[in-house]
Amino acid sequence: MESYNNIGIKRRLRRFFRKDGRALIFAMDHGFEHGPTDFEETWEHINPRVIIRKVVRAGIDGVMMLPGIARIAGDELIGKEVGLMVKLTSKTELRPKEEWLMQDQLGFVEDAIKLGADAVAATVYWGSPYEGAMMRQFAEIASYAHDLGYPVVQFAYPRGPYINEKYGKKEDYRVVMYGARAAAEMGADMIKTYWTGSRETFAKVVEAASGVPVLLSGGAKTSNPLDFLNLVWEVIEAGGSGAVVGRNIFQRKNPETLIRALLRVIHRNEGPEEAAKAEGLV
Ligand SMILES: O=P(O)(O)OC[C@H]1O[C@](O)(COP(=O)(O)O)[C@@H](O)[C@@H]1O
Repeated sequence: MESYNNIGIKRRLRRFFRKDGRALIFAMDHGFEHGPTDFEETWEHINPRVIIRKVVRAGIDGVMMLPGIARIAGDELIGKEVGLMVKLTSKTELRPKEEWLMQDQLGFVEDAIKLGADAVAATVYWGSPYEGAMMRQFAEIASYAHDLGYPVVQFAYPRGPYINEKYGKKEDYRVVMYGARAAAEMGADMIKTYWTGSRETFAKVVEAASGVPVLLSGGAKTSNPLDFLNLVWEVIEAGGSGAVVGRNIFQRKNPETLIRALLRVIHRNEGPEEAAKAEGLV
């Protein structure tokens, strides 16, 4: 027989992933991680209720936020089939730049549970001089959450001086693959990481994660929404399990059409152009 906590982890993961094993998750930790200026062009979305209502209406599979926003607006998810992921680490861009390579813990697994979370998340900057501290933080969060039947998501983001020196950029597939593998080796149940620039290389990242679902970290808003649909389509074709998307959603005034098109690409295997046409994006 399986242990109680394994069943809990599986049930909760299914609140994000549909039967096809894929998910589109909305990320909204930017007010903390980048600062409120990220919302300046679509300022109405600084109010979490406004943007959460939009993404839920469009059919998003999950939402990721920090504990305080879950407290302010998490009730928007009550009665909806939308997974809630509470992220427990972050950093502000107000701290000295040398310390941007560290994420600190800002909440606890218990807080996430009280908020009704279906999963908890934490970042590890692989290759950072603070890598060890973030590994320890992740291990503590994961061990406790797993004991209680909660899945743990790792934002496996390689970045640091040696990476730049040896590989030139953090998106080099060997580096991204290394981070994804390290996340899998740490017991992550879901991995969020960067695009490596091609389907072939991203497929290697997925393989290195050995069955732990790998989701794209959205990145900066593309001026043409079709470019973003194309990117997510490449991720799916590479065997990726979906995407965790922030700016490409909340920095658009009417993100619902793009979300619906993304859901077509992710869950219905539609090509980007077909999906865009169906939703009136082009
Ligand atoms: O789709 P986006 O806007 O990149 O958001 C995805 C995630 O990446 C982050 O923006 C962090 O990424 P960066 O540090 O590369 O900006 C998070 O704040 C967010 O959860």
